[in-house]
Amino acid sequence: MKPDFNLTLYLVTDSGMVPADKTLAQIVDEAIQGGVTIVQLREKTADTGAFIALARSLQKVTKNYGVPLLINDRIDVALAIDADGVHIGQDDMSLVEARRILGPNKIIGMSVQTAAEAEAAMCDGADYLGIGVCFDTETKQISTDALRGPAGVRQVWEHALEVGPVRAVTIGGVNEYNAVHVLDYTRSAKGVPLEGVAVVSAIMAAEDPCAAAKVLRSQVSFAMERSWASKQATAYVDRSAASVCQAAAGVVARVRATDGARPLVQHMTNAVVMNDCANACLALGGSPIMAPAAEEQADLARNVSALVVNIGTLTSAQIPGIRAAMRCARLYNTPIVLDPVGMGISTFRKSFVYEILRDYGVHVIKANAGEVASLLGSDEVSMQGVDSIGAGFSDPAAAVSALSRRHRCIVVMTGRADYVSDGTSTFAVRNGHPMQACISGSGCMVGTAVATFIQTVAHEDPLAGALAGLVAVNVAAEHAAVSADVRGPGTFRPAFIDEMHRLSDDILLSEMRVERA
Ligand SMILES: Cc1ncc(COP(=O)(O)OP(=O)(O)O)c(N)n1
Ligand SMILES: Cc1nc(C(=O)O)sc1CCOP(=O)(O)O
Repeated sequence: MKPDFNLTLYLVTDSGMVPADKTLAQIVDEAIQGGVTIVQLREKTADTGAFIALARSLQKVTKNYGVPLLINDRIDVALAIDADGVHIGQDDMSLVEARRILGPNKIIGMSVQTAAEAEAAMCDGADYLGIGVCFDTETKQISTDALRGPAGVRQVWEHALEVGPVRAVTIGGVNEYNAVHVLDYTRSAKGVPLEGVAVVSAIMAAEDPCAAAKVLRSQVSFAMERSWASKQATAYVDRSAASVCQAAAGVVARVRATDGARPLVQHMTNAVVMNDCANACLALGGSPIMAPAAEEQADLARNVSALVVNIGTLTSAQIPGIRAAMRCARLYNTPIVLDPVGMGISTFRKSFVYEILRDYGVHVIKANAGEVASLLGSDEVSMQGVDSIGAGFSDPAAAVSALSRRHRCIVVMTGRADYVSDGTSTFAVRNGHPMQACISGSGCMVGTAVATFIQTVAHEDPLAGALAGLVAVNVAAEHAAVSADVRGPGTFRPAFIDEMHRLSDDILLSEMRVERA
């Protein structure tokens, strides 16, 4: 009988990464203790005799734990040690031939990069697919054409699911920082996840392979059971406006009732709005921090409740800091709110936004219509500088919903009416005041507010968290605009902060104007 196998955390070995004071078998032993569920021995230069000897030494370990051992490419080595199976690539012996030699009781996995390759491997009887190359990797020479990113992996996976029952992992540059993003992002439209991730260097090159495997295993479990994408896939209920408003008010009550434990909101933001965002965050009940240096992100990340990435005054010098902050946020599953300010105005901004969405993903995109158009690759909305101009989308609800589904995140689109979507439920929000458009940074303050409120519910009900932030700012603006001391934009700005400070969940609940879109 073919052995049972579990693809949750798949270790592909590389003896070139073994330090002088250890053996490959010791590393595999530690990695299995940390949570590795299946092992592949991959030796690119070993002679046949040495390969077989190494395979035997690993087999002693894997058998001890009941973990399957597969051999990369070499059917002869697999036969020699009676391994549990093989993993073969597109340029290796054909799957049909390998099956004929190994028989029905051995596991055969196959590497695929395209939907057609996946379909062919399934028709030829592959037991699982290794879909790659997800991200660039230093472990193996990869041509840039082969890089798929999570979006490309999802396409291959969705096609495979349409063909029939299939099991798969993804491989290439996957590590503890991006595993949750990769598994969330690659879920099919119906929410079906890959079964796990395959890694080489994330474990083989780690100082402590057991600890590295533990973190990775816990990240995979998070993506399977606790991330919002996992909950949306298993228990999604289409929402009424009343229920989402109630939930948003509850979020505000929770943050405002904190007994000193204010959410720490890390801002990688622009120079124009930094002070306003810090004050808005404080007024709403958060605790702002603006720490841009790459060097301090690892120290900070453990205590950060939410991260805002705002590219309003992006420079090359800021990029390492933003990348470090996003990487660390991902390790702690801290929600990330992206404000892609003016991304359509230059290739520099656009490329950076596409890159961070590919490499880290975000929990919320907060954008104006021009930025949403740019993200969707649509020319329906024009920009003047960082502002959206013209009438906007003919169907704004469809636009935000499409963007949300593409990036598996909440989308908040600001404008004359605002829209919030989780890809299934979309709401139009009619709160706010024209005076908001007369001061700089009012959109950026929405990003701050979303981050301040979302942290309590980021993995349970991010739609409510995002709505809470949006409406809090808009209702505060309505109050400020009619306040007796306000004579124009200059006096509106401080009144706006005052009103954010005075907000309560009751006020919000009674004044929210939210409807299904
Ligand atoms: C799980 C998994 N997926 C893909 C590969 C790559 O295999 P292949 O295409 O045969 O390339 P090499 O590993 O031989 O360089 C893999 N090994 N494991
Ligand atoms: C062996 C291998 N195969 C790949 C494929 O996509 O087919 S990527 C890869 C190397 C993966 O190494 P790391 O986890 O260190 O990035």
